[in-house]
Amino acid sequence: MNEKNITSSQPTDVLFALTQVLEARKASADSTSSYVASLHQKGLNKILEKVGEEATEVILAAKDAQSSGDKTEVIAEVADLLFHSMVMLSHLDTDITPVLDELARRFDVSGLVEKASRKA
Ligand SMILES: N=c1c2ncn([C@@H]3O[C@H](COP(=O)(O)OP(=O)(O)OP(=O)(O)O)[C@@H](O)[C@H]3O)c2ncn1[C@@H]1O[C@H](COP(=O)(O)O)[C@@H](O)[C@H]1O
Repeated sequence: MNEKNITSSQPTDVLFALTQVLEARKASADSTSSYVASLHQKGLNKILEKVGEEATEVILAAKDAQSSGDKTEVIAEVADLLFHSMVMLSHLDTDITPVLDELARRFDVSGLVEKASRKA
């Protein structure tokens, strides 16, 4: 792969499929059978509470992974964080596509160079 040619940001298959499911669930009123619909019904504050909880769980699981060498839990927690972040984006009427666009825009620009350009 030519790293310099990364310009498009189509979500991977699973992110694309999940984005579509999340969009469909937002329109669904059935919060008894859908966890995502229940989050939308509870509102942004509940979704943000979950994002915060999952971020904390990622930190704890990463520390455990470092000491035990077992990365199973940290992988599951990062998936939970990404999932709840995607629900948050959906609640705000957007999705992960512009996030991937932003990563593509930043691709191959050193973080240190970018930081220096902000100070100029
Ligand atoms: N990827 C996920 C996914 N990842 C995590 N979760 C749920 O997120 C919740 C995380 O909860 P916690 O670990 O905090 O545990 P909890 O104690 O149950 O949570 P709370 O009671 O505090 O809300 C669990 O209920 C998980 O099942 C997910 N729920 C749904 N999806 C996807 O979303 C789709 C739609 O889901 P539904 O809307 O439920 O049909 C599914 O088909 C999946 O593809």
